[in-house]
Amino acid sequence: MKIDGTHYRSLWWNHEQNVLEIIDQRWLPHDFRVVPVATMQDFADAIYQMRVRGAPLIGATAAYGMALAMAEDPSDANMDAAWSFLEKTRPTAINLRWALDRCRAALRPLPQADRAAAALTLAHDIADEDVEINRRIGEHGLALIREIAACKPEGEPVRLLTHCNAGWLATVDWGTATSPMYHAHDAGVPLQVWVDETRPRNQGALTAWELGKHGVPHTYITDNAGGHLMQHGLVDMVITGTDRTTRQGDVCNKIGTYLKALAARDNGVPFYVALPSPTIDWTVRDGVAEIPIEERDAFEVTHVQGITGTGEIGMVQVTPDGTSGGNPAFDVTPNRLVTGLITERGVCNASAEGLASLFPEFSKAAE
Ligand SMILES: CSC[C@H]1O[C@H](OP(=O)(O)O)[C@H](O)[C@@H]1O
Repeated sequence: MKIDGTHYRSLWWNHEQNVLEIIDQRWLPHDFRVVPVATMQDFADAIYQMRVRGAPLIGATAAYGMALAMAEDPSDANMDAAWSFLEKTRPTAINLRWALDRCRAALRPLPQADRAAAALTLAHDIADEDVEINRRIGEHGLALIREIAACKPEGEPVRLLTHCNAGWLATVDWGTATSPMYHAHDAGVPLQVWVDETRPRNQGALTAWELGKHGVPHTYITDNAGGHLMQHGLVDMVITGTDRTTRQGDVCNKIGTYLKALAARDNGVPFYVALPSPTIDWTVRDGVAEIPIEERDAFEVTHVQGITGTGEIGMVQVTPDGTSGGNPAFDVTPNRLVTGLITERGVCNASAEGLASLFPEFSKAAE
């Protein structure tokens, strides 16, 4: 999307330097830093340290990591080593394994001499496909937003609430949950977006930064304010992203999503999830029982990052010395709390039947 009039993706291939470049999201929204990802350790660090983050972007990054591995050593052994090295960086977003599996399946049958070029081409394809998938999610989500707008007085904004950052920064472009917002804004549909801060890493600040750069009206709120806003009729729709959705429509997303879904159900607010098909894990049904939830460093909870009084980006400790922290990074919203799934092929119910109706080829293959 655009930053001060200039179009960016969240990652791109520098053809002169022959290296992947990323926006290092650890320093946003206060500092915009572009860095190369030149070694396998750089790729692992970029994913684990959340220099790149968001399920689709993690997958695209991993594909470029496999391309580097094939350029260094195209052997089967190195392919498997790269798969394992990158796959272990973060356990929850299925896109990481999806991308690595897709790369390995495509590269294994090839002569070793052809693998490096093929791997880089596949990484480019995965990145480009993500952009198109998210653009289509935006179109289908726009239709839902227009339905709400049609029931409002002329000019009154549609009030959306979103959790975490499922924006263009979490994908290669457009975002998933934000794509319908950008499409609606660009189509002239008035919006007001409630942006959850999303403790502990405050990815809501990334969403606020994105929406601000695009001119979408938004308000940054605490994670605990959403239920109150819904009780007072100030939210027309909740729309979030997902890191892994099961074949029956259970949605794993940033910690706190489940609580928003409970509040939405209690207040009759539609709760939609923007779901690109690579984020569907056809091998699991019960998300609560089967999806591994990443436990991140307690430091992320006991400390918070921001701009200090001297204008530097710094961390401050918010807890007493010696207080331990718990940091489960995701939770699972059971399908019964999800109004619908907005995919690149259309909107469906959060159910096995709903997903099978849009993706019969994948559903059948997983049986
Ligand atoms: C479009 S997927 C975005 C998804 O990923 C985020 O997790 P993280 O920032 O830890 O990578 C969050 O769950 C978002 O909804």
